[in-house]
Amino acid sequence: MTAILEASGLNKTFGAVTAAKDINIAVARDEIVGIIGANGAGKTTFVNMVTGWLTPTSGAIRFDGRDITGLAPRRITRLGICRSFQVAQVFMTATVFDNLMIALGIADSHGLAVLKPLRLAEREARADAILRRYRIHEYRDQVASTLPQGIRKLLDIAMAMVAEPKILLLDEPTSGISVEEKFGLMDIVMSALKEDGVTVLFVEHDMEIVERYVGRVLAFYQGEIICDAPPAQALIDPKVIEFVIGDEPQGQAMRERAGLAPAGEGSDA
Ligand SMILES: Nc1ncnc2c1ncn2[C@@H]1O[C@H](COP(=O)(O)OP(=O)(O)OP(=O)(O)O)[C@@H](O)[C@H]1O
Repeated sequence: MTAILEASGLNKTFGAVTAAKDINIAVARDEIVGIIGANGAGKTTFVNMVTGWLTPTSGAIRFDGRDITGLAPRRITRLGICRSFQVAQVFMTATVFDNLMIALGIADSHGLAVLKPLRLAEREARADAILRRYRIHEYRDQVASTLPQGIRKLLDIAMAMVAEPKILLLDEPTSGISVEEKFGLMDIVMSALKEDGVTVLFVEHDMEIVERYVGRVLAFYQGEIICDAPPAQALIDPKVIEFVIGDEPQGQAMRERAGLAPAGEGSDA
């Protein structure tokens, strides 16, 4: 496997708290990886170290064969690792189209993956193409603050993609999205990212999303990876069920399926 992202012996401590403990992983190009774990398990710490927001206490991170440990976030973004946050980072008073134009302008001025500065007409054409790819073109002239949550999320991810990253890290892409909308949104996002050949790592608490969209699960517990396996295997792993899924909304169903609880034992509330 040619790894696009490798972490070796990664540790992070905050005083007495160990937020990452001896993390060793290699992610291949085009992989879709789901990062799961209860609150405080170390998911964000891991994402923050990969994106340069935190410097590991020890260990190394390699991206595309190059050591990126401790580089500044902007530098890492320029190399090709972008992220999108749980709360959409869009300009609320600007239209959808203008948000994309701003993101393209920033990418150009920072010399991100786009090789030469785009002329205005080219930039506009590119913004329209991205809006079509993420199926939000019909909202083109709508102000971001008036958008439904799911559309705002799509806009946010589309904006993260203007820099043409090789790796995209997403933080709970369906958080705050209705149950009816979540699969529709993920279908759009995942097919667009697949077309672009992007490697995706995303933090997710919704096990239905994990099961449906990821090829590999990294389960965190107390800063350690306790399971690294495809979802069919990871989601019936007793340790994952005990330390990760138990408290999640679909916990009871998952326990029953793994034979760890009798059917209809009760709700998870
Ligand atoms: N800046 C910090 N200073 C001190 N402790 C921190 C800091 N950031 C994280 N921690 C601690 O590190 C541990 C891991 O936190 P982290 O935010 O990575 O977990 P998480 O899995 O992302 O949780 P959540 O799902 O709630 O976002 C927790 O015990 C947390 O309190």
